[in-house]
Amino acid sequence: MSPLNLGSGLDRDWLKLPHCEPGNRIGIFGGSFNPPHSGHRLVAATVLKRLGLDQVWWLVTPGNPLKSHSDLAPLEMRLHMTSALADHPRMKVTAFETVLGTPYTAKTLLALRAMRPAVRFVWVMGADNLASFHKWQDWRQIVGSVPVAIVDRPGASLSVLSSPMAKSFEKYRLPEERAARLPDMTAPTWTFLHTPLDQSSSTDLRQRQA
Ligand SMILES: Nc1ncnc2c1ncn2[C@@H]1O[C@H](COP(=O)(O)OP(=O)(O)OP(=O)(O)O)[C@@H](O)[C@H]1O
Ligand SMILES: O=C(O)c1ccc[n+]([C@@H]2O[C@H](COP(=O)([O-])O)[C@@H](O)[C@H]2O)c1
Repeated sequence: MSPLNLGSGLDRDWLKLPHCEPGNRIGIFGGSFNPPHSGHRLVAATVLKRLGLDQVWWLVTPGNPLKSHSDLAPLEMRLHMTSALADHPRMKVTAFETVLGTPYTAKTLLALRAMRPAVRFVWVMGADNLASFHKWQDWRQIVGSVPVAIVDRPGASLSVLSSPMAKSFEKYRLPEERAARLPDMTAPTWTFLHTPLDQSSSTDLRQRQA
């Protein structure tokens, strides 16, 4: 992947960090969004409300380093579709990882914290990613850098008990009843949010479109 392969039609706003104020509590919701769907919207709405966030940033990845990119829609197309779904005053869509030149979350969070040291960032992901989180680059560093919020997903509920991340960081788990405190806490800390489950998946949608 060429890190600066920005595409000629990319809206400049997507390449910037969204506006935020010192002290803001911001959820970083990374994803392929290929295409985005109601499950993503559920995750974003859940963390916005239950963590008491000021904003959720939908971080559209240039390409998940652990997934094949053979059926990955162009970044610009994913940004347009994601923006349509994330149509909410406190949800922003960004592709700034493309400008950073990395698809790796550990590097992204390091850069974000350096750029906005007075902002309280929280990493947000679905439970399927908790199950495979130990395969991510520098995954322990991620947990050590910002609080992590995990939203339940069909087929992945047991990851909260069985995943290497959950086991390694068991003593740092915050009960979900206290999730509103998560953004103000010092990492490592994480919580698992049970929600009504949404069966949607981008793979299913792509298969139906094919
Ligand atoms: N239905 C869902 N419920 C809860 N979390 C979800 C759901 N779908 C996706 N997520 C989470 O949203 C983030 C972005 O997911 P992604 O864009 O990979 O969608 P996906 O449906 O998992 O895609 P694919 O089927 O292509 O792997 C991930 O953290 C993922 O765990
Ligand atoms: O940093 C890594 O090694 C890493 C490995 C897998 C996934 N991620 C990130 O996790 C987020 C969710 O990815 P996805 O494909 O499940 O939507 C997205 O921001 C990816 O860049 C990051």
